[in-house]
Amino acid sequence: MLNIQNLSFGYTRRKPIFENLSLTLKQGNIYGLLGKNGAGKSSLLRLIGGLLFPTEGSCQFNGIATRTRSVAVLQNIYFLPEEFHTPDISIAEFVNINSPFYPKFNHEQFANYLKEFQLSATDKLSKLSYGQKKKVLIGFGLATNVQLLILDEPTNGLDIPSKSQFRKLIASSFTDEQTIIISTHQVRDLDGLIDNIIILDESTILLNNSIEEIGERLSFKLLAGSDSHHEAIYTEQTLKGTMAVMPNHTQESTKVDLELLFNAVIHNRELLKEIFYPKSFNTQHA
Ligand SMILES: Nc1ncnc2c1ncn2[C@@H]1O[C@H](COP(=O)(O)OP(=O)(O)OP(=O)(O)O)[C@@H](O)[C@H]1O
Repeated sequence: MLNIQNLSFGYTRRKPIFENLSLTLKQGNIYGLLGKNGAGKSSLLRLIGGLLFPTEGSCQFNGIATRTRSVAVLQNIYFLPEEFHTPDISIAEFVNINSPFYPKFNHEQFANYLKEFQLSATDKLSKLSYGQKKKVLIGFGLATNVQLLILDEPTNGLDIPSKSQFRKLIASSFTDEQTIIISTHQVRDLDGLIDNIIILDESTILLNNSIEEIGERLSFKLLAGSDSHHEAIYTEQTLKGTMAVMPNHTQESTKVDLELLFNAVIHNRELLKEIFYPKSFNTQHA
C-alpha cells in the first residue's frame, strides 16, 4: 500500500537526511518506527504524509505519489504530528469542519472515544490540556477510518491509564484494510500492539521485520550465572541480572524486548544485518 523507492531528502542541499531510502509498508500491519533523536523519524513520516517532498525518488500510496496531495491520497491518510496547534473552537465544531474531508468518518465511533476519554463535545479545545487535546486528535484519527494512520509520538503526554486506553482503542478499531505507523521513544507503550518494527539510524533502515521474524531469529533472556556470554549480540546489566540478546539457534520462544532489540541493533549493526539479511550481507561483502 505504501511504497518508498530510492528516496532522497534534505532540508538543505548540503545536509541530506535520506539518500536512496527504500521501504514498503503492507496493509493490515501496525508498524513501530524507532530511532534515536534526530534520526529522521518525523521527517520520514512527513514525507509519507505528503507534507514534505522528496528531492529524488518517490513515495507512493496506492500507486499515487503522496507529494501530489491529491484527494484520493489525502482522504485516506490521517497524520497526527508530534507538535500541533488546535484552534479556539469546541470539539464539536472541530469535527464539523474537519470530518467532511474523510468520507468514512464515523460520528458515533468518535462520540464513543470522547466518552472513553471523559471529554465532552462542547469542551473548547483551547481550554484542554496537551494530553486531552492529543486524545481528541487520536480519537478523531481513529474515527476517520482512513487506510493509513501516521502517528508521531502519540503516547507522549498521555498519563498512565491513557496509554493503555490508547493501546486498547487502536487494537479494537484496527481493521485488515488499514496500516498504522507509530513513531515512539516509549517502546513499552507499544508493547503487544505493533506487529512490525522499523529501526532508522543514520539515514538508513537497519531493520524492517515482523515481531514474529525477530522472535524466530533472536532470543531475549536473563542469563543465569553459569550461562556463557560469548554468543550474546548485546548484553545489558539490570537489577535482575544480565539481560542478553542472542541468536536463536534452537527455535526457542522468548518475548521480544523492544528496548533490548533497539540497543542490540544500534550497537551491533553488521551482525544484525548478517542475521536478518544474510543474502544482501554476503553479496555486499563478497
Ligand atoms: N524544519 C527543519 N529544518 C531544518 N532541519 C530540520 C527541520 N526539521 C528537522 N530537521 C533536522 O532533520 C534531522 C531529522 O529530524 P527529525 O525531526 O526528522 O528527527 P526525529 O528522529 O523525529 O527526532 P526526535 O526523536 O528528536 O523527534 C535533524 O538533524 C533535525 O535537526
